[in-house]
Amino acid sequence: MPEPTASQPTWTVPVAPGRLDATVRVPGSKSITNRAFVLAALASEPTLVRAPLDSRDARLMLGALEALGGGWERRDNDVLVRPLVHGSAEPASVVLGNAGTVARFTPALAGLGSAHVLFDGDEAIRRRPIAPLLAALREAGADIDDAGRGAPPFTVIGHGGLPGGKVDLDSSASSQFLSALLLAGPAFDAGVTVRLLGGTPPSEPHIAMTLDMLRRFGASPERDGQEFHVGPAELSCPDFTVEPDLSTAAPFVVAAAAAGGTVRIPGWPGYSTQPGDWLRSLLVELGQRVELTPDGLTVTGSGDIPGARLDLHEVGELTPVIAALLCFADGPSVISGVAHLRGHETDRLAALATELSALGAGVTETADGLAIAPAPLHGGVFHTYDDHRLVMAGAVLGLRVPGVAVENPATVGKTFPGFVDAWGGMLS
Ligand SMILES: O=C(O)C1=C[C@@H](OP(=O)(O)O)[C@@H](O)[C@H](O)C1
Ligand SMILES: C=C(OP(=O)(O)O)C(=O)O
Repeated sequence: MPEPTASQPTWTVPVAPGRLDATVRVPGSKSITNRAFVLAALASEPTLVRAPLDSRDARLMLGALEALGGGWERRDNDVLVRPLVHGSAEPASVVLGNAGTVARFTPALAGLGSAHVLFDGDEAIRRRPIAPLLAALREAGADIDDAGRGAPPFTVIGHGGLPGGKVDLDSSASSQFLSALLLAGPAFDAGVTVRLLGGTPPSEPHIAMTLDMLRRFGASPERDGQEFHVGPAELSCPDFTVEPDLSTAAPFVVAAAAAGGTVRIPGWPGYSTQPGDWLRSLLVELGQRVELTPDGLTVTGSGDIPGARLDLHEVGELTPVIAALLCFADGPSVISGVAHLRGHETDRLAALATELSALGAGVTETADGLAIAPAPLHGGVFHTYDDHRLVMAGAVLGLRVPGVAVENPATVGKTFPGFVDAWGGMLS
């Protein structure tokens, strides 16, 4: 894990003024938005993507599609996405930032074209796992020059299409490898049949999200145990609406538990494949009151948090916020099943153990997670390592701890540029 970045602007998080009573509107789901953009680019006709997320990762995806021969235009709060046009042989570049979904989901699209496309981004994206996906894409017929790095920067040389067919894949480091192959599968000549090797992929809900969205765009994905198949298909979904991002809602609903009081999230869907939907059962397990109605989700917290033993293998992206909450628990906790978080925006296990402990908590890394021993907390700088969910974790800590200075709050722009304002609004 990189050393905490040099001193950058900080945001001193406001302490909760008392029990909360707030309604918070969160932006569209990053994962659903970027899947909708990719599927729309592969579709046979334009797609109006309603209420998509507008953030760094979403804009990076739109930029990637533009570089690959796609087009889009904003229409109020919606985005009209046009199908990729593969004719150009002009070299192109895709800017990855630190967006896992852009880095994993777009190289296959370059294989459908006829250009040399260079993929590169932030230093951090060069350290994140992608080699197993590149190997599977090569097995599907992609021509990829990575100079043996197994990481960005790499170039995909398009030859006007990809055969697809049977591929073996180890997706244990990231579910996005599997999602990437399945999302592009309908555009492969023979579709794709993926046989999973290695450990069970993390983030099962995101795989379900991929399958669900493929169906909504007209494909017919099949799963038989650890084997997945998507046949060639013409995709179409002229009108698609994105749900609010339930993982972005995590710090806000957790705030009701941490500070006591009530937080409402309008538009929380009655059914969702998003991992954030699991927060409802978690908060009930932690003794909070949770109500889901057609208007959305309402969480009413007591302010008391029990220690817990949680396997977060399926919902890893929630770990930073949940770890911060458990620092307020009245007993020790263990989070397990999340070794793969060492390949997220940063090494989240090392970052959380370092930063939570620096503010007084007893947090240590385990082989696959964290052991959390609550202790008296104090203020100080909470480094965020260019990771949006560490900004959110620091905000949760600040609810009860005066003087928590979250470093580089702007990094939350990956998924919620308005987060700091929304947080202040929740506390006002
Ligand atoms: O497919 C997706 O949209 C995502 C899948 C998950 O990745 P990992 O399986 O690498 O954790 C998740 O953590 C990430 O925030 C988004
Ligand atoms: C891991 C995450 O993002 P990504 O992999 O899409 O960069 C996240 O949002 O927590």
